Amino acid sequence: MTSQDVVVPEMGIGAGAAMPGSGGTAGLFACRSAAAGAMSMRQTYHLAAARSAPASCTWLEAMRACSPPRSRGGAGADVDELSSWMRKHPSALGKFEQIAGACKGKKVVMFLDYDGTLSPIVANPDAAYITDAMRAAVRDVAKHFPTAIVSGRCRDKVHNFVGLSELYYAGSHGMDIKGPTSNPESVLCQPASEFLPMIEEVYKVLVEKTKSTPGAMVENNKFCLSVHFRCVDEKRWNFLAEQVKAVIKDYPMLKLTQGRKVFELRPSIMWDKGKALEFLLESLGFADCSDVLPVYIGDDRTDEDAFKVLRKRGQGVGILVSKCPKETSASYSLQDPTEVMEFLLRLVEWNRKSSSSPAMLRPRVL
Ligand SMILES: O=P(O)(O)OC[C@H]1O[C@H](O[C@H]2O[C@H](CO)[C@@H](O)[C@H](O)[C@H]2O)[C@H](O)[C@@H](O)[C@@H]1O
Repeated sequence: MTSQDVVVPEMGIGAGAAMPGSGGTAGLFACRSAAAGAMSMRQTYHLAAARSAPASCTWLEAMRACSPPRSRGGAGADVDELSSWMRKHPSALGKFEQIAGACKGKKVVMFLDYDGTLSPIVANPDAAYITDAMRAAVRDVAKHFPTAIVSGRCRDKVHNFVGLSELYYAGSHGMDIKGPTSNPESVLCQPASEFLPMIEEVYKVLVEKTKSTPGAMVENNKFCLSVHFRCVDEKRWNFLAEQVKAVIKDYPMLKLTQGRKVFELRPSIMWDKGKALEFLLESLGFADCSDVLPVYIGDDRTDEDAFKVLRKRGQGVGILVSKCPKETSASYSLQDPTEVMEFLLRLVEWNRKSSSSPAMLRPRVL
């Protein structure tokens, strides 16, 4: 599996690269404390059932596991688990020189997830703002490398949040792709357009069904829907899950997955963030290019599809944003959006300095 074009930690890919949904043993893991640095053991997080679409008896467990608690004392936390995970998925900041070395002479293409990667997770999805500093960092990155935002959100919404017209945007988990607005001829890909009427219908049904659950919120992401339960009392989670499952039963063309305290309903087509990454590379003229290096940064289970594509291509750098050990196909890790910003700024700075490198090529706008 390892190839010279895949940037892997010195330790190699290792057993931690198991795919979500592949089963595995539940474990109690230590988490990194943002305040105290990479190897501090302050929090614990049960990984039990934090996989893809669970069997009905594990729905509740999966809902509990889908987003780690913010802070929990963990004096007895399993330090070995965290150390072992960190060896397999080391900090992209700690291993920056290694990553920069791999970028040297390559055409870097940057792919960035939005929620939990560029903006911190907050209770209200409509208030998940990006900071001005992060926006400036992304703007800088896009001056050096073609840059795409790949999000579960509706494309227009994530574009409004990020506010940069020079980027590529892949909304609805990659099912709605558009290039920089400066170019009216720019790429456009909407492989699920025939599902629009169905999504609209299901949106209305879900709003009606969930209105009796305080805190539940249905978000229309155009080609997919999100049912948020972050603000729902845990005692009502099972009921909400049953309601969502009852709705989706009538729509076999849709599939149900789970993100961070959110149910995600989307068309059952062979399209995901990984396909979006491949589509964008092809649109940029890098389909069979041996000297392209896609860098993908994301925090959620849907980002795993993109990490897997990088591994399959034997090309690229996958970086998972997480404070806790998680099953992932990413090679490196960063703790939170603050570290993501630091990484982006360092990459820009490195590219400025190595001005003679082909990585300096200006983004090709389609
Ligand atoms: O692919 P992403 O850009 O990561 O989008 C995935 C989902 O992100 C949003 O929900 C998450 O972030 C919210 C704001 O921080 C948070 O309140 C929620 O609990 C998280 O699940 C977005 O609202 C969803 O529609 C996306 O599917």
